[in-house]
Amino acid sequence: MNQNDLKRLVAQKAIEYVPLNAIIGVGTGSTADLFIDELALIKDNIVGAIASSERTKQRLEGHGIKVFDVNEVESVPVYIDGADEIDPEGNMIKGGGAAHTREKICASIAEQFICIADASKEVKVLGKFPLPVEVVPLARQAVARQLSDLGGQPVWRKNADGSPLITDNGCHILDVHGLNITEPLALEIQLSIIPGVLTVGIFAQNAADIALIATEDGVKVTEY
Ligand SMILES: O=C[C@H](O)[C@H](O)[C@H](O)COP(=O)(O)O
Repeated sequence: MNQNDLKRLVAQKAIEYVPLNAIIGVGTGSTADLFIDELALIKDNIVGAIASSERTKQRLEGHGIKVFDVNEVESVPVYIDGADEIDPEGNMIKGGGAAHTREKICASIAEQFICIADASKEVKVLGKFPLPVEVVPLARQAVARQLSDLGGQPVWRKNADGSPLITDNGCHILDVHGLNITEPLALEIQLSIIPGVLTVGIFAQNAADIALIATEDGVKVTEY
């Protein structure tokens, strides 16, 4: 199986975790896209969804799935999303698709975070994947200096044409290389209070409750 087959396998498995007649939270990325396509097949079983990005909103609506504004929803039973890295405790790095701010908001109102990923995303220690940090544009350099002082190498994320990537929230992304994240929650808190940081891509406070990991031998289920 190639990586895309594995992503599809885990997207199909995730359907088992979708409760009847509920509004569910839906993540962003290539794995989440495949999950949305599977969700479309059972869309009459749910009331609708909250979306973690404009991309996800468009894909859900394209399938005729009702999308609710997060302000209209007090909580959701499940939030189902991919990850860039996941460690043995269910802590994750997210934001490779620049969507981690809205993803963290959706996760924060979810009773359960269900992470769907292929086995390439499993790591012992987070940090090989550069940590995405969404910043207010005005504060980009000030935040970058603080990240460098902490031992990271921040790189301003650009589009293919060299223009700055602008997130759904009108902000910029710094991808921080060279971090060895042995204490994810402590670092998430430390970085989150830097003035100008909108959201750090460490998901420790909102870690996964369940991970569905696609392997050549099937989907491995881990509950944390
Ligand atoms: O901002 C994007 C998200 O955090 C994604 O969930 C993450 O990048 C994983 O995406 P993919 O399923 O495409 O590997």
